[in-house]
Parts: sequence; structure tokens; C-alpha cells
Amino acid sequence: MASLEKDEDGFYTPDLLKGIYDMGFSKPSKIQERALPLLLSNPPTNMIGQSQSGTGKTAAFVLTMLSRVDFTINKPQALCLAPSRELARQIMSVVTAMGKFTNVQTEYAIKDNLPRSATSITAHIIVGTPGTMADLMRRRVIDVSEIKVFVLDEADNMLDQDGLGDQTLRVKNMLPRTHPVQIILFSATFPDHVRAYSSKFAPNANKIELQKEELSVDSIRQFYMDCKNAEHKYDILVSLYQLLTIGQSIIFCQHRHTADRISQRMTAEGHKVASLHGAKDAAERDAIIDRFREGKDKVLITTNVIARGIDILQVNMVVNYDLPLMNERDKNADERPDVETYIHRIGRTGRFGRKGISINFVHDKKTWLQMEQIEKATGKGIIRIETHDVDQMEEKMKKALK
Ligand SMILES: Nc1ncnc2c1ncn2[C@@H]1O[C@H](COP(=O)(O)OP(=O)(O)OP(=O)(O)O)[C@@H](O)[C@H]1O
Repeated sequence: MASLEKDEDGFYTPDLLKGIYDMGFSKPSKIQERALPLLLSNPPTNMIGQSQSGTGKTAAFVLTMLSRVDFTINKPQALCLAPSRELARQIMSVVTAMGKFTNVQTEYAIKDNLPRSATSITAHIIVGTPGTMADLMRRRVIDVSEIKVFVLDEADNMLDQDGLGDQTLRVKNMLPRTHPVQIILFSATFPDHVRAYSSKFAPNANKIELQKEELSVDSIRQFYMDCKNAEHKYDILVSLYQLLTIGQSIIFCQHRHTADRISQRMTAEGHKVASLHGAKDAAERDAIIDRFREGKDKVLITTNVIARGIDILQVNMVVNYDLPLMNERDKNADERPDVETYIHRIGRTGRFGRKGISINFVHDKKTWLQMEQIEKATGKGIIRIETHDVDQMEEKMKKALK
């Protein structure tokens, strides 16, 4: 059992350190350096942690979960929720990589993973999406009696009353009341309307916050293209194909049917693209994201389903074919831009200090004004590129990626 002994501060075991080095991590990022001592100290304290996209928040909370598990007890001890199955699967890959030299047992709480007949999960760490997690807890397939840590990745999204908030609260309300559970919230964004609720959800938390002007990383250069009309956006996207495939690219659309339509059309015209959205079935979604992760597809046309958290280092370009709007989150909202989703979308590139490019397509006064609002809210300039001059475009982009 020597390998399970904690060091004198009660921090990581040598087995976890081995896992961390095996992942190629030699020194902590700023958020890891700040958050880890707070996350790992005893008695456990809640945490609300904010840090820009791609700065290594996952490793911080995964290390906390692994550190708090007693591997001699075969019961769930840490739960982690994420907004999409793609992100849950990615988080799990970090748990298994970091826990490679431990005896950690893991299980998913995502759709179509467990047979309906499953009666009990004995895994130490369960990662999933809120609806499925709540269902497994309600049916007592997950025994909550030994849960010590509860993590919400993309916490502002998970707590949003217009989205996943209800399901997330259901999960929290089923946690044991016999002992304290450490609640950990992480995100790159905590808009004002969820800040107060976050503090209620994770009371007396240590807080690490960002200022408004720090929200997105400087290594992402932001551009826009003035298209003549909505149809012209398609032509521009096609003219960018060479550039999109220099590395890998993600194209974000507002609607599933737009993602399908442009991918079908581009495919018919001889371009190789993939499309992913929430209307596809689970197995298909897994296969599509895995192919993209492996670099077999270079262009992924999608919706907000993968706007958050997805970490694919080779992605050096993000295109906002449609700008994100508030009414995608809240059906009653008007057509204001969704600044948080914008920050997360462009954050799919420029990961962990790498360079990246984002391009917004605007096509009329309304979309131009929406972009202007995003520019104001983030305090970062968005530079115009001419749509008719592909050479200038290529030059500018290559320079930005150097
Ligand atoms: N200490 C480290 N040294 C080297 N690479 C690291 C380190 N910590 C994390 N990384 C790598 O940085 C990348 C980004 O990390 P991660 O996905 O955790 O970012 P994030 O902060 O959760 O971003 P987002 O807000 O987009 O979810 C990953 O590829 C991860 O493996």
C-alpha cells in the first residue's frame, strides 16, 4: 500500500505524480499552480475557479478527484459532470491517463453506455452528463454514500437555469448529507447572472476569478469577413478550404440543419468535411469526434454542442459561420450575441499557449452589430479580411499562426 500513501501535505501519491509525468507535464500552468494547493488542502474546501480556455483546468480537477479516492473502497467517490458526451469522454481520458499507475476504476454516466439492466456501479470515479447521472442516482445504480468530490466542468453552463441547471441541481440534491462533499466549479466564463448562484451552489468556496478583459487568450487572433449575404457565406467558406486544412478547423453554425446542409453540399462538391451535432445518435457522435481527434477528418462542421471544453491541439482555426446568439440558449431571448459561447467557441484553438485564428462571417448590418458587441464585451480587436483577396487572406493568416 506504500504507493497509496499521501505525502506530508496530504497531497498526491507517487503513483499520481508518475501519471502526470507520463502525460508529459513538467510544470504546472498558472491556474494549476494557484488552484491545486487550495483544492488539495484539508479539510476539503469548495472551489469556484475561472481561467481562460486551454489553460489546463481539467488536470487540476482530475488530480483532485484522484487524490481523494480511497482505492481500497469499491464505491463511487467522485462525480464529474460536463455538458456534452464528447467532453465527458475527453475528461475520462484524462482520468485514465493520470490514474494509469493507480487502481482507479471508472464509469461513464452518458447515454447508451450502460445497459438498462445495470444495477450497481462500483467504480471510484464517474464522469457523465447531468440527465444520465441524475437518472442513475435516482435508480440507486450509483450508491452515493461514499461520494467526496463533485465537479462541474463548464460550471456556468451546467448551472444555467435555461439549460442544464435543473438536472445538475437534481444530482446535487441526491448527494449524501452525512458528510461534506467538496464541490468544485470550473469554467473560462462566469457571467454575472450565474455568479451569485454559483456561490450558493458551492458555499464558502475559494475563488479564482478573471477580469473581463482577460476572458480570452491573446494567442487567438480574431478576424472577420464581410460577406454579401447569407448565401455568400457558403462561397467564402469553400474558398477558404485550402486554409482550413492547413491544420484542422471547426466551423460553428447556429442550427443543426445548417451544419448538415453545408457539409452535404461541400462533400458533393468534392471537399472532405465531417459534421457533428446533437441530433446524431451516440455511437455516430463518438465515431465522428474520434476521427477528427485522430486527424482523419480535418474540417468539422458543428453546432454549439462542442463549443465548450473540446481539446484538440491541432485545431488552429475556428470559423463562426453563424455568430452565437442568446436565443440558442434561451428561446425567449432576443437576438443579442452570446458572448460566453463566443469565447468558448474560439477557445477550441490556441490551446495551452499555441497560436490560433478565428474568423467570423458577418453578412448584414445586424450581424455586424452583433459582432461589434462581442468585440466590446471581450475588449479584443477583430480585424477585417477582404473576402475577394484570397492571397491577402492566406498571407495574413499564415502570419498570425507563425
Ligand atoms: N501542466 C501542463 N503541461 C503541459 N500541458 C498541459 C498541462 N496542463 C494541461 N496541459 C494540456 O493543455 C491542454 C488544455 O487543457 P484543458 O483541456 O484542461 O484546458 P481547459 O482549461 O479545461 O480549457 P477549456 O476552458 O477550453 O475547457 C490539454 O491538451 C492538456 O493536456
